[in-house]
Amino acid sequence: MNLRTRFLLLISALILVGSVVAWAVFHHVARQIVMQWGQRVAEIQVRYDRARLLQPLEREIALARQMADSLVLKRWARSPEDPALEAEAVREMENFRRNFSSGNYFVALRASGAYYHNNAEDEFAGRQLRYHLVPAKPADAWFYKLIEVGRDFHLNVNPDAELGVTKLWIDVLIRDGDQTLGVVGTGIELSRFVDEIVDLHQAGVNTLFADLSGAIQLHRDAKLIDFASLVKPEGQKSLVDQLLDREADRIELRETMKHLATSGDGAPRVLDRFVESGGRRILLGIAFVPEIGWYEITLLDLDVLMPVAAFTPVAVGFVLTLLVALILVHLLLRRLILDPLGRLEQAMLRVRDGDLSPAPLPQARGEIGRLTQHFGAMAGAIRAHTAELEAKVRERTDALHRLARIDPLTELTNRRGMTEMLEAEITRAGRQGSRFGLLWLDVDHFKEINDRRGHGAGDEALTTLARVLEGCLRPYDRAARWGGDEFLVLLSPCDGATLEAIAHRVRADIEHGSAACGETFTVTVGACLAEPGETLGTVLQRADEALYRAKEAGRNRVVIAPR
Ligand SMILES: Nc1nc2c(ncn2[C@@H]2O[C@H](COP(=O)(O)OP(=O)(O)OP(=O)(O)O)[C@@H](O)[C@H]2O)c(=O)[nH]1
Repeated sequence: MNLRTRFLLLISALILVGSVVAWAVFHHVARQIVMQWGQRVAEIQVRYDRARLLQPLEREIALARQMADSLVLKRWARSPEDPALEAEAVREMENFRRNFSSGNYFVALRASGAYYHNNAEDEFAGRQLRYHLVPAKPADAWFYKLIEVGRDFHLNVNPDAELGVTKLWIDVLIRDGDQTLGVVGTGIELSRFVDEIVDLHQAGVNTLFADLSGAIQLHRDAKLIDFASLVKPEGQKSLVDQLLDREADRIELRETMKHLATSGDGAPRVLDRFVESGGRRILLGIAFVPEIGWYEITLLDLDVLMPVAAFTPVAVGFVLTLLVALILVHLLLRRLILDPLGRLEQAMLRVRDGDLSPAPLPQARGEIGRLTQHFGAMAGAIRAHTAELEAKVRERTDALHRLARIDPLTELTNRRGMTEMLEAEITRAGRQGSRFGLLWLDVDHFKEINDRRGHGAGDEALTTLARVLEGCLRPYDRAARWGGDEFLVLLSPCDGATLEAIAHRVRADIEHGSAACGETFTVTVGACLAEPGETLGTVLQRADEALYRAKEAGRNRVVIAPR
């Protein structure tokens, strides 16, 4: 696997791992942020809902308490049969009615069971006594239960069958020392209250109120409201527990409720915890409202309020940035390392394959740049060294070529060299229509020199002959040792007269020059003038025949071959 592929795989792996890690970190951080944010929101929401509930109720409760403390009402409650006291009490009731924001009131007397009521429309003017409560009647059980429980103040969500309305009733006991004379209060229409306080029309937020027993008092889903909790036996109530999926959450909620209700000193406390509700993980915020003896509970579905998906653009942005950064790193690696290395490798392969011509080398800096420089220098050295070797080989080849055509003894051209020269001359003569002359020399009685004075003296005689030949020839004539004591001389250009003149001069010069070796000897010369178109064989044959005839004629002479 080459470096480029490995880098590509490495970068891909980095992108993959980086993205997965980034996504995991993002998800964890986003979840933490949402959870912390949710806890703050839950606390704020609980305080806000608590304040919104109390704000309209507090005034009504205070008025109801005032009404319960009214001396007029108390006096009448002690003697309900007195018409004058009743008339005065009804006037007092009507005064309170005008002050209640709901515009209605009720007064129920313990002694007579008389129930007085008038509404905002003043519908029951003059007939405020609506009916009489009966202990055995389930619809009236609330009244007797209130007296039995004996709490000064109570909030009761209860449908009033006689009046045909469901209201949030503010019930306050009329006390006379230890005695309870009756109950007064006002009813706030539940649907309006639920709309204003509980039904926030905000997805993911669910607000509800529950009484001390955990019975749901206010909820946007009316089916969940536990109407007339006061008179309901345990086990039939609509409790907050039903909102939670797990038993552990229910137990914990109950403990929290108990804790909040008993530690009611100081600023109202808000506790929150995550619970399972409707198969979802919900943040539950809870506070106790001591003023009314209820719990305010807010359920926040954080996945709806602030879905982690809302952070997706951040994650996508991060992953894209990572991707772009890695691609840039890859491009930079390619530009700075991979591409220069690739070009360097190409240059190396050319050198390996014997192509020593200068190859374009990558422009690079740093380590790759130095590597390239060193390779360039190395390639240059190889190129120079190879050129030097090639020159030497050429030189040696030329020398060998020369040596192969030189007679080692006389240092004249040997038979092979002369043959090549003759062939070239024949070609030239044929091409140009020119003539050339050929002399064939043979030392007379050479064998005798060898025999008489030894082989070394014979060699010396041959060497002397060669030097004489070189001295007496024209610069452009060529002499060669043909073999043994025989020599050839190529005369070019040449004509008959020149041939004859040089042949005689050669013979004479050798005769005179031979003495230099301590032995005077002569040569016989056969000469011929080669015509254009003649072959090497016929030229040699004619010269040889001329030599033969000259030998026959007595040696030490020149015979010119006839044309
Ligand atoms: N010293 C010496 N002798 C050589 C060399 N090459 C050939 N010879 C001798 O040269 C002699 C040539 O003899 P021939 O040409 O046959 O006879 P010749 O004695 O010259 O007689 P003619 O040519 O008939 O006058 C032989 O005895 C060879 O041994 C050489 O390189 N050195």
